[in-house]
Amino acid sequence: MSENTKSVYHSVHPRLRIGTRGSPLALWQAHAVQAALAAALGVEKEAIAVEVIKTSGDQIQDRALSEAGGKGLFTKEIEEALLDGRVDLAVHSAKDVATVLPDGLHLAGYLPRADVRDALILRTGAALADLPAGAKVGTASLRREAQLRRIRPDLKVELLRGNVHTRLAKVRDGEFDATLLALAGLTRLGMAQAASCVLATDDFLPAVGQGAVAIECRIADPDTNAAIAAIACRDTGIALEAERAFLAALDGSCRTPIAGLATVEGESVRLRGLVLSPDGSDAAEIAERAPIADAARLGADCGASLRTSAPARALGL
Ligand SMILES: NCc1[nH]cc(CCC(=O)O)c1CC(=O)O
Repeated sequence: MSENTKSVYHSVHPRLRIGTRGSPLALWQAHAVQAALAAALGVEKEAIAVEVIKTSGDQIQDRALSEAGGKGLFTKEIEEALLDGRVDLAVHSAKDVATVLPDGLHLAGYLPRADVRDALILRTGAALADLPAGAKVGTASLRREAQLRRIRPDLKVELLRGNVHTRLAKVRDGEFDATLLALAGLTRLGMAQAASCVLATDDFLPAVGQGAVAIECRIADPDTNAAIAAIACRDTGIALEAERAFLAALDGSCRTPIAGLATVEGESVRLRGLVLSPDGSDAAEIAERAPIADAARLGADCGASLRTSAPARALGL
């Protein structure tokens, strides 16, 4: 893009500011959005600021997030900064974004989705089958715990929180025999080689939004919305519309083991959803397809349908 266009951008467009958490994963994602926006707008990266905002979720390390107040913990302070006009866009792991956003904010787009699968990290061995009975697996995710106990009721699952480095260290040092992490997160941190194996989505369904980077902004901010539209991945947006409507219909608080994955295949979108009892002994699954224009309705219908299932009723959904 010419020098002329750049100066036009600077004169008509206020400098965009991205709000993000300060974890290495969050920073990687914010910088990916910064680079994509800079390329699309034809400006230097430095023309788009990255502002680190500390969230309540960053301060809680000793409890499962489901006990501490849920997903909103990682986004609350960043959303306040958006609403106050201190930042113009916020970058999140889509998985960590609550289904209901504060008034005036929306998810305006997503980067192209990375690998959605969960990775298994073993101290020794190469596959889930290599874990002996009674092996201790660490996770803070009710979804991973329930699915793991469903396939391997003989394992011990215990709380393991903290960032990716901490969790890997606890497996390496023998405090846990294994842990599960999103492959996308490991890859973004340059640590995909820590994965002993990757779990197929047929056996182990990811969290709604896993692998996707969501960009949130004020609804009433046409410039920022236009900038995000220029980098947004259409298929990821359609898949996330279906998945988030599914979660919303089940009111996926993080106390409920819920998994869901939508994929766009040509002009249709396919959604698979799963609700489990916490110990994995009971589960209800659904798989449906709809035209891409009906992605949100597909999600809502699948969620409503699973709501009547036994595990959902047991969880009071
Ligand atoms: N809940 C934390 C979180 N949020 C997003 C990711 C990974 C990246 C992604 O799924 O996009 C992770 C870590 C993990 O679950 O392993």
